[in-house]
Amino acid sequence: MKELLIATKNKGKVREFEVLFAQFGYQVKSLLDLDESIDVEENGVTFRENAVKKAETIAKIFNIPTLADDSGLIVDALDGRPGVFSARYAGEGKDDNANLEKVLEELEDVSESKRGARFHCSLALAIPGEETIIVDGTCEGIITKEPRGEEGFGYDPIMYIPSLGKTMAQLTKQEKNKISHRANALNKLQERLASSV
Ligand SMILES: O=c1nc[nH]c2c1ncn2[C@H]1C[C@H](O)[C@@H](COP(=O)(O)OP(=O)(O)OP(=O)(O)O)O1
Ligand SMILES: [Mg+2]
Repeated sequence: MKELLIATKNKGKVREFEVLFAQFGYQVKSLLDLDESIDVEENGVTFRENAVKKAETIAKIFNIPTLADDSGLIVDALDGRPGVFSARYAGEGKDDNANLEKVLEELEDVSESKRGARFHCSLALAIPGEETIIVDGTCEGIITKEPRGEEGFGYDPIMYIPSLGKTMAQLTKQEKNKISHRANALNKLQERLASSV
């Protein structure tokens, strides 16, 4: 089976990429398998900048094709926050629950019609000696009043998908992978790779 390195230490992302890449015959490896001590500072002002930095830094270290994902939640009523700061919104601990509680608190007085939000995912594929490929994907939803569901990770329990009548955390991995920002970005990457051969 072909292998692809994903420049991430996020278990939730790894679980989703495992399923997404299985359909293309790839087994994914992550920094959790190779070297957990590697830390790339995410100091970019855009998702794209951070994704490129993670992919190119890790591709250089291991000299193999490397995919990186930089993603986050963009809330309309919060002027786009938490955005690129999503992972550390409630502090350096990267605590998913504290992060989503902070968003709920900030939206306490915001009515349902103004609770629109989207997940954004930028993917960067760095292949040693080649130009890095960058794509984006989004997924629209509405921020709930309280968390619902146990699946997924991050802000999934507060992201309600109107067309499915469920939060992202109430979807199975397979259901989430049909509509997610990550899946949409990966579809674009596949199109880009298909059109370049
Ligand atoms: O599908 C998702 N469902 C819910 N929440 C999500 C999703 N996708 C990203 N998110 C949130 C989690 C984290 O708060 C931030 C990503 O931050 P981001 O820096 O890209 O990832 P990370 O630091 O957890 O792992 P790493 O940089 O090693 O890939 O957005
Ligand atoms: Mg990160």
